[in-house]
Amino acid sequence: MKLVRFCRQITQRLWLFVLLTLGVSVWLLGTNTQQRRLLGNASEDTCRAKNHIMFLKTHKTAGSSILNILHRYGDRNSLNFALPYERDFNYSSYFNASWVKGFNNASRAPYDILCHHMRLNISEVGKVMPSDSFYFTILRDPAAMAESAFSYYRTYCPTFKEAPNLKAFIYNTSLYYRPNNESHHYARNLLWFDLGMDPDEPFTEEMASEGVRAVEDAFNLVLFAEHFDESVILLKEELCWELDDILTFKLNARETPTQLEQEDIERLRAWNSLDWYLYVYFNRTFWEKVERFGRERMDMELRRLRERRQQLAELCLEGLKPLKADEIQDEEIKPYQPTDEKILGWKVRHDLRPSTKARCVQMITPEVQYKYLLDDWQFPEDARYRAKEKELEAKKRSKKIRGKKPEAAPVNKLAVSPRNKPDMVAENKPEVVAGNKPEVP
Ligand SMILES: Nc1ncnc2c1ncn2[C@@H]1O[C@H](COP(=O)(O)OS(=O)(=O)O)[C@@H](OP(=O)(O)O)[C@H]1O
Repeated sequence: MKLVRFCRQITQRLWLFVLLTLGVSVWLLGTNTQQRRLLGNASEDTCRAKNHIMFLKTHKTAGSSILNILHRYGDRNSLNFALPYERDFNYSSYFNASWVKGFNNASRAPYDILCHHMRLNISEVGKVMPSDSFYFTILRDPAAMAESAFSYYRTYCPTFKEAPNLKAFIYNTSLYYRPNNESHHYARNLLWFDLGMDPDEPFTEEMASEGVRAVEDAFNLVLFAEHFDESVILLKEELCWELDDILTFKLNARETPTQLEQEDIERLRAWNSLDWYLYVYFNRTFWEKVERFGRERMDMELRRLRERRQQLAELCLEGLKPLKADEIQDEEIKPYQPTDEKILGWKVRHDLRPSTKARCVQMITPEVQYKYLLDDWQFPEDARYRAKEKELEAKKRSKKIRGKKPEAAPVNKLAVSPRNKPDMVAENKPEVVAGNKPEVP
């Protein structure tokens, strides 16, 4: 009997010990996860966010939406952008390191992000960016690109200008295209050109696959405009970023794209055969990457991304559809308008709290305006100079309309202070500490 009682006591104590151990482990695990969550990396146990990034912004490929992601991320994390003096790096000349603002300043901080339009010259890029940088770019079906480029660059590109319309160009490309014409690169193998290669070289399988190898060597990841959501999910995975980092609304879309017929598509792909070769190759490797990522996981991530985008759209935007250019008067958020095309844009709701508004305005600020804001913060001297110039221009304008009552500050305007970053950046800092979770009412 004594032995039985003794055994029972031992078993009870053992159970108590096991339960206690389990309880403590669960509590410790919970605390740990919570702490990691507060630091914003609950799901990223094994990776560190990458902050050295080179994005080759190809033309008419959804690059402006990607740029918005990079601008916001760099802005929120106070990263140093390698900026051009103007809007781009003297495109369409080959990129040169000395065209980056501050490059020759020996005491400058290292650059973190290089992302504005350039024609790639990989060795010059290597002089600017840290050796551990992540390189990526984006492609689009050359037929869709050509349709977009035709209307967007019509005024600047004689090849397009001379053609009475897109159909005429498609059915008689060699009549209008002259390789030595100014801006001819917009009209043929534009991807190939942006990637630093010769768009007029006659197509051979060997040469095309050499080009593919060069791109593969240079870039860690190649995205696709047609698969934008899958692309940014792969990007998030590679960069070890958070969902909100890669969320964006569609930027720089045209009001009236032309619907292409199948025959037009085939012809444009054949005309841009080098780009099409690139597209087909990297499209295959892209889906292989998706397979490795996991289809189910991708579907789950897509759902999360779309839900969150919808949530942010409802929170931020005045209307869930992009607005026509004429509906946006505020120059700070109006997308650049080429001569022959209208570009859609967005407005934020006017009933938002300041910190929410700041965050929302970030998401709709077009590339050009955001680039100049970043420039102002990194180079306050230039900002003061630009502010004076603006003031002078405004004075000139006001002379013409003297007597008119000044308008109230537009709700979408970003206030730029010459010494500090604008409010929208300062207001976002606590959100970064809390793991980049924007406030949702
Ligand atoms: N998220 C997303 N998904 C799919 N497509 C998108 C996205 N964002 C922008 N776009 C389309 O990309 C075209 C503009 O490309 P870019 O911004 O690279 O143009 S530019 O070279 O900077 O002018 C432009 O195409 P077109 O409207 O055919 O011209 C945009 O509609």
